[in-house]
Amino acid sequence: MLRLSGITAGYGAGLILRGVDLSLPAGQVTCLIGPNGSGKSTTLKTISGLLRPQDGTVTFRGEDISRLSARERLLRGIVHVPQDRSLFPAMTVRENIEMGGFVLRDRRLVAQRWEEIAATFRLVAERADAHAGSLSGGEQKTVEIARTLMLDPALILLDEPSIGLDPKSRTAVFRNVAGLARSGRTVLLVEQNARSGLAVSDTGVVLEGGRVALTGTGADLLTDPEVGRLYLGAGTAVQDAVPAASAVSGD
Ligand SMILES: Nc1ncnc2c1ncn2[C@@H]1O[C@H](COP(=O)(O)OP(=O)(O)OP(=O)(O)O)[C@@H](O)[C@H]1O
Repeated sequence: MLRLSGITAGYGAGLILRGVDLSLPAGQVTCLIGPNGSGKSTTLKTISGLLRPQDGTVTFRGEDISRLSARERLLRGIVHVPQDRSLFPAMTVRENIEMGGFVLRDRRLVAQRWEEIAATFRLVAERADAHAGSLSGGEQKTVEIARTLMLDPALILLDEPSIGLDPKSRTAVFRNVAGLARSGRTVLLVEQNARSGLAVSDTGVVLEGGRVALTGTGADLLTDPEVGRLYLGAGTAVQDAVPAASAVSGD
């Protein structure tokens, strides 16, 4: 689905990514963990086109997209949900969701996708006319995730979706992540709550110093003593999360 090969990137003279190689299998959730400043968010930016790599290639469905703009990548189905809250607080939930389709020219398609999203996310249907700013942090994150579906994305990049949320909201967010994969999307998740992130992921990737240090199944990384010592100590309890999308069958 997506492959990063030898990605070198940074801000100005400062190099952050130092040759990142990463493959995302279609329809799976991959969780990127690692210390603060290791380049997790920077990796997402090189995929969505917010940052151009100095070297290396980003290949999406067999096409080299390294030189494409963020808008061109959006149109190919790559959607990025940043860490910071990104809803327009004075607009309604429905208006915010519809804004997710701003690159679409077809108003009928926007209306049809709105109906599909409202049918999938009960919160969106129930709070359609509420101002986004009146929702809790967890509810806003759910709306942000729901909004990605306006572009029927193939690849969804989620930057720390559970940060700052209470345990119940975190569980809801991770359930939504699993739901995205069940509906056929590919998800790359960056998570400080590494336990919960890995528990919901098919694959885990550890980024250290701008390079991939370790890759394994989410379950393997959860039980790796070294990963446990370095990254899982202060995480959220596993039972807060839901099982990896591929382990959830038939519902
Ligand atoms: N716009 C920017 N301009 C300059 N430096 C930046 C910018 N964004 C990030 N950095 C720096 O790049 C480094 C990597 O940041 P990045 O956000 O990718 O790390 P991260 O692994 O996501 O860490 P965190 O968990 O703290 O978010 C950090 O040292 C950060 O200060």
